[in-house]
Amino acid sequence: MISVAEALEQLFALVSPLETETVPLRAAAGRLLARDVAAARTQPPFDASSMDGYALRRDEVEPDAMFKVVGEAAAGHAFTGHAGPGQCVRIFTGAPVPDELDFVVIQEDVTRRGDLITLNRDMDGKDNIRPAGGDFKAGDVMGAPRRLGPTDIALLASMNIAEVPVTRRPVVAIMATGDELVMPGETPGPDQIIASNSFGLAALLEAEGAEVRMIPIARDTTASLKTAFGLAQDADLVVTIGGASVGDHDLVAPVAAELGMEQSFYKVAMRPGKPLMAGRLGQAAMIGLPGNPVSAMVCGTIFVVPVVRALLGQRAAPAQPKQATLAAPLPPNGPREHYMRAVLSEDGLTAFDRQDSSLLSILSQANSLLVRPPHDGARAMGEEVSYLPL
Ligand SMILES: Nc1nc2c(c(=O)[nH]1)N[C@H]1C(S)=C(S)[C@@H](COP(=O)(O)OP(=O)(O)OC[C@H]3O[C@@H](n4cnc5c(N)ncnc54)[C@H](O)[C@@H]3O)O[C@H]1N2
Ligand code: MOO
Repeated sequence: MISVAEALEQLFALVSPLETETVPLRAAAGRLLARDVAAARTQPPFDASSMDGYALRRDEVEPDAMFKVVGEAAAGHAFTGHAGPGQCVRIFTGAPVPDELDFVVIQEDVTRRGDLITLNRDMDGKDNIRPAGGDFKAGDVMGAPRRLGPTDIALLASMNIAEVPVTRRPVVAIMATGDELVMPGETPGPDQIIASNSFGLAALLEAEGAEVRMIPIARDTTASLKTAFGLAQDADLVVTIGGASVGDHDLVAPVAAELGMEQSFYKVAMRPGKPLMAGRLGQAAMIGLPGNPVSAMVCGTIFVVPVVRALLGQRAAPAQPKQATLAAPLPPNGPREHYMRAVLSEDGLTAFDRQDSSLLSILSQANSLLVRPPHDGARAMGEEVSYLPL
């Protein structure tokens, strides 16, 4: 059995970042920026008024000063005339400030009669001008790799980047295995259960930017498993669920081996998730997850998510644990790294008493995985421990 850290290292060795494709800006949200992109323009492209008011000369600003209004500048409509001494231009938010003027007084601070304005006595000294390039300049760079969120999309739009270079989405084939499984919505036989893992994993990986392909449930026969592997053939990553243990019907490893899988490892010193396997299957990386629902989701979080990130060109790195204090004591840990379902509240971290790897209801109530090193001693309330937010 290898450690979680060794298993992750071996997994990262199986994958490298996928190629770059160009997508329209509207399709770029959630994607991984693959190359640095440079702003195609300067923003704002001109000195712009940040307020509705009057543009004039700063050196003419004094209490009770009067100015004649000689024209107007609105957003999208620059003032093209000439404003001399003692003159001002009616200006609106977003309009270019005329070249010869350098101050905008807000309209609340003036009294207007006809074409004449008089400055009030207690106006503040702010010029209310956004300088050209104050946001960004042409050539300024958004650095890759970067997961593009809504705010990045707004910035790219503002930079006039209509097409965005992103890493191709990794195609992940998810293959549930087992004679006992039926799909949600179907009527299970008396000895059957509903396939849940593939749905949880698909949601987990799609949230990371993967394109998930659900392979029909493979039965516990060599022929059915071969058919399912065939359907998964052109994926970047094949994730099998179940059939990974040592029982007579656990056929995933032997069938994968028959299909040429070069195994990197089998079994990791962790709980849940011990019978994890990984290797290379043709062009694809393969991860064989244990079938127990919590094991599958925990291994999905600890191993599959970082692999998907590595395929997307993000830094190949394990999830970074955080620290919190215990709100309840813990018994000593065994020889495997233990990922315990826990709740983090303002009192600290509390692990659930029941940690069996079949209990999805407890996983769903948990908001954290409390991470315990192998052979960790008993822990008292108030001690610091590591956890991963869920
Ligand atoms: N003699 C031993 N038995 C077992 C060992 C062992 O070391 N020696 N390890 C146990 C551990 S730990 C785990 S984890 C499981 C892993 O078993 P498999 O990967 O072979 O998984 P299955 O036997 O196919 O299923 C286990 C359990 O999970 C249910 N399951 C499977 N797939 C799904 C799915 N897609 N959705 C929902 N539930 C699923 C399945 O019905 C079983 O109840 O082995 C232990 N045994
Ligand atoms: O890997 Mo098993 O997950 O400990 O139940």
